Amino acid sequence: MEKVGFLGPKGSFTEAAAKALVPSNERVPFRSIPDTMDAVSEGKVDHAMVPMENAIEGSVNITLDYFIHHQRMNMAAEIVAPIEQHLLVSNQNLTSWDEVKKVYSHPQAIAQCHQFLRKYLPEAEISYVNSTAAAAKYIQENPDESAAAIANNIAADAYGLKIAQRKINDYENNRTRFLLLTKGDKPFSNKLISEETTYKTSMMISLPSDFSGALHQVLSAFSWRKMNLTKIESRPTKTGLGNYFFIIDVAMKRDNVLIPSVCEELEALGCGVQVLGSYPCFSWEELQNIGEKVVETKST
Ligand SMILES: O=C(O)C(=O)C[C@]1(C(=O)O)C=C[C@@H](O)C=C1
Repeated sequence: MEKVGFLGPKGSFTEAAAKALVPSNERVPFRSIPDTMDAVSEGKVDHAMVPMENAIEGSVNITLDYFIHHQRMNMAAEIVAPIEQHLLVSNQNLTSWDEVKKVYSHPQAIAQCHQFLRKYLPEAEISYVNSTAAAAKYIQENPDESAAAIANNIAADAYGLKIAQRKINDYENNRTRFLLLTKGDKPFSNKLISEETTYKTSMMISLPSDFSGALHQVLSAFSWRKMNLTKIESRPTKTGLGNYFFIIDVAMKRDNVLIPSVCEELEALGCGVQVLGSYPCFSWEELQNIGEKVVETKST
């Protein structure tokens, strides 16, 4: 059985994403996102499921930076999942949830609920932990502490906690984009892929030097080919202030014409270009539907 690593412990959003995309894989928890990625290169697991980007908070920088600077792998598949954050407490704190002195969660989750915290728990101390599930586990282990966790309903069930307040994320359509990373170029192939499956190709581009119109030239190489970009992100190269590279996601599968020719044009401009991966993209909702269809077909 193949193994997929995720940011644990059990009950994290990343585990839910792994379960939806590769349900037949054995799920192995790790303490951090870098540990999860290292586990792939060390051969402890076959894949790593990692969060890449959130609708409210933007990129998950630790994932992107660790991927670029320390652990390059194949981007094998994407899943976009809805994220509902709840305020979880032990039984003891249920009626007095608005008086808790401390709120534990992952920095991304805290950031998604800033307005809620400012409004209802302005005095509470924020304590950042490794994951939302780690926060829920902590509350289970310390039920008498005047504290709450921000985590999902799976964690509430897993750690026997009460949902004091539901859907506390500040904006409605909260979603996180997760990537399944693998070693080597083996394409993601399973029965989820159909004619309608859309693909993305992620590229890393560095500019030759800081001259006027450099980024404009890069973008026009994509634009005149009518290549649709779904994301452009700049991250520091970590070599000095003002030095950046760009991650560009193109809404297409790696082909033999457009992708090679855009790379050639960019290289001719003096840019560094690397294709990081080309992968099928799924939404949580479509995977649930496919799951149901598979069950239906089996039972008839
Ligand atoms: O803490 C978790 O449960 C995670 O899986 C991590 C993570 C993230 O880093 O973005 C995943 C999804 C949510 O956006 C919040 C937290």
